[in-house]
Amino acid sequence: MSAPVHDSDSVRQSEIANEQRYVDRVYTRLGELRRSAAEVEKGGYSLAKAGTHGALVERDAMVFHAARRRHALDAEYEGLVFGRLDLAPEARKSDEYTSPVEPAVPGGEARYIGRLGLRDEAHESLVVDWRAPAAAPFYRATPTDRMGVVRRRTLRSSGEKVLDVSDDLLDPAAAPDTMPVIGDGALLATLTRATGRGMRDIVATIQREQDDAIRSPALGVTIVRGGPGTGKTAVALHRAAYLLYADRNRFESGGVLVIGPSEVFVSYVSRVLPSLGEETVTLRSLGQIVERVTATRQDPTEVAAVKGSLRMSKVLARAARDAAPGSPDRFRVLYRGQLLQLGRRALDEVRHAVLAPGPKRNAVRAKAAGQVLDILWRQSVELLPAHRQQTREEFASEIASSREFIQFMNAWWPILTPQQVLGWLADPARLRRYADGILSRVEIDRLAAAYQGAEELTVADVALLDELDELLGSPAVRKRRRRDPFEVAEGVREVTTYADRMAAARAVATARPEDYRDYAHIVVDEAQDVSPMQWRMVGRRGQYASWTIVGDPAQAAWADAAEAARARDAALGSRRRSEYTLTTNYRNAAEIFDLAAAVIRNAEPQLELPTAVRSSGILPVHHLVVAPDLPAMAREAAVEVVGEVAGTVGVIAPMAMQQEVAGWFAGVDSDRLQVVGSLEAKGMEYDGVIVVEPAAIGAEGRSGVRTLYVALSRATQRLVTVGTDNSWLP
Ligand SMILES: Nc1ncnc2c1ncn2[C@@H]1O[C@H](COP(=O)(O)OP(=O)(O)OP(=O)(O)O)[C@@H](O)[C@H]1O
Repeated sequence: MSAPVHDSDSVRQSEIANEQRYVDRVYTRLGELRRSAAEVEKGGYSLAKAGTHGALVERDAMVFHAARRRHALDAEYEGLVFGRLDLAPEARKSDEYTSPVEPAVPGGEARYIGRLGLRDEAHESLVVDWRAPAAAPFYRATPTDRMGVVRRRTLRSSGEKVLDVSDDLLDPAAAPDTMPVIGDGALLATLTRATGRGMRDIVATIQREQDDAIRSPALGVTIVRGGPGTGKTAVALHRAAYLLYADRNRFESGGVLVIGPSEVFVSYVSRVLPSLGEETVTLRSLGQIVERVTATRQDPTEVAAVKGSLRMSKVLARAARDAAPGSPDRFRVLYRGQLLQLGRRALDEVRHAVLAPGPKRNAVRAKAAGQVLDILWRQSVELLPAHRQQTREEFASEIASSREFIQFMNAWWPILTPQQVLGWLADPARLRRYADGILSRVEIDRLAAAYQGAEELTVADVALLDELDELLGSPAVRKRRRRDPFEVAEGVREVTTYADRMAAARAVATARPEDYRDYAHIVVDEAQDVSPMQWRMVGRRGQYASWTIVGDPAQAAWADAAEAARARDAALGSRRRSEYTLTTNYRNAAEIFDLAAAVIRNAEPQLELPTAVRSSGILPVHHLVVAPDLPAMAREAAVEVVGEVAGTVGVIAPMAMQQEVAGWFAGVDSDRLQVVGSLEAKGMEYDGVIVVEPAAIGAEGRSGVRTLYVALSRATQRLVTVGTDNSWLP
């Protein structure tokens, strides 16, 4: 027995109208709740008139919570309600989630799912937050494990207007004859929509294997693997939102840090969490993890491989113990007519002795000074008759305050910044000393050359700065007073405008001390590309954290997988691991993924690759040209693709040609076009992609073929390659 499917246009329109009525009711309620939050804030003000300290504290708490609630209600909820479950009578929960709408299944329940939970005046559930357990069947129910769901409906809206509905009938036997079933699933419809500048949330169409990973318990380490386009990034971001919902106290106060590979990527995904109503998550690229440093430039792969290697921690440890450039090679002082002095050997011995146990160099400056003074004092005792000698303390206080000694200490043991010490690596003689026996000759030359020509920091340098910060210790800084969010002027505690209230509510939720390191949860996306040195940097921010690690080893630009795994394991410690694998590629048309898959299979036949769900009937196009024709052909191809697709178009160039290729497109007028280097293409998605010189990308370092695999798997609809060499074609 199966329920009839009433998929005629009039039935569809009448179902859309029904849902619109419900959605209108939800927005009306949202308006009421906003107004009442505003009244609570006003109520907070009147408490101030009571004037007592207790009343003021209570007022602040009240204003804060009301402002925050209002902020949540005010987020721009595109498609606030996106799902409806029609449940069989036996699945009906106690009264907790009774919704006020007539069930489509007699005796059952209609349950609406949305971006936030709302109740009506009678406290009945109008909308269930997508993260609540009661919403789980929306994502998890299948025809074989229905979880009481008879029909699952997805609503597509624009603002407050319902545009369409799309149903999955999971239990035809339980569906009454009168139950309309519209369309054939929302997923495919969603996947064919144009790609915009920013990534979309997938909250309305999360698939079951993704939901498993999103709702995985917050303990230990959740590892999510999957090939290109399987939704790993989407899962990582929705998981951050889920954790905040599941344990807001813990994760909002401790903080959730989401790390992505590049700035381009971070800006691409930055809208997803706000669209889910979460604004307190800290989103950073690997070049922005260290406070007050932002690096976006990538090193050539061979240089990045050296900078990222664990061996650099030994090289830097040696650097951090070395004498500063221009450091004096002796200290002499005339004391009571006697010359007291330390030569270079003695000074080096003191430096080694003080630094050998491994303290932070900047923190033991006083200790080093003390040891120098000890030696000088002993000399004074030997050289002077007893009646002219002083005690150690008297001697030290006299010499230590002398101008010569202060000048000597400033030159011999200056407070060093990580940037200064990193700069020492540009001196080949120093670098050879630090790297002797650790790096190869070729690596040393490569590194020295990279630092000699360097004008700005690269992404890989940031992890080295963090390592040096650990070795040097930061000089003591005066702690900035944490600003009271309700203080609008010195000593005046008031919340004046709406904007102030919002800013204050957000500030309270997100304020962290500078160089905050105690995150409650860290999400690492594109984890396969985190170098060993970067794992050390990231690990320092999450000593007490639980983790979500998302990646695809087959896309790794990192050549030494074993070294990266060691560093990762050291960062994660013995925390319990739970692993999830995603198997469906939602991004690429099958014709595009087939090519990418053939390329990687040639190199690594044992890999398990995902299956692409959608076919477009359009095969990738390859242009083989002679070098002088490359720019014109690439431009022509890009202009054509811009005309063919509605969304964004990416031009992916070999890292070494990135600037040059960007120049070719200087005159092309389209805000839908973006030129990126092969490594920047990580995690990105475009409707159309032009890969320039694929053979050169495939030859980028030892992992070039994996980088090419990434480049070939960025397009949803059109893939064109333009190159002077087609030997890469499978
Ligand atoms: N359940 C879903 N419903 C709708 N769209 C989805 C779903 N899962 C993934 N997508 C879409 O598929 C595309 C790929 O997702 P995402 O970028 O998260 O994949 P990824 O695994 O991180 O890819 P890569 O490893 O190639 O960077 C995105 O456009 C995403 O919105």
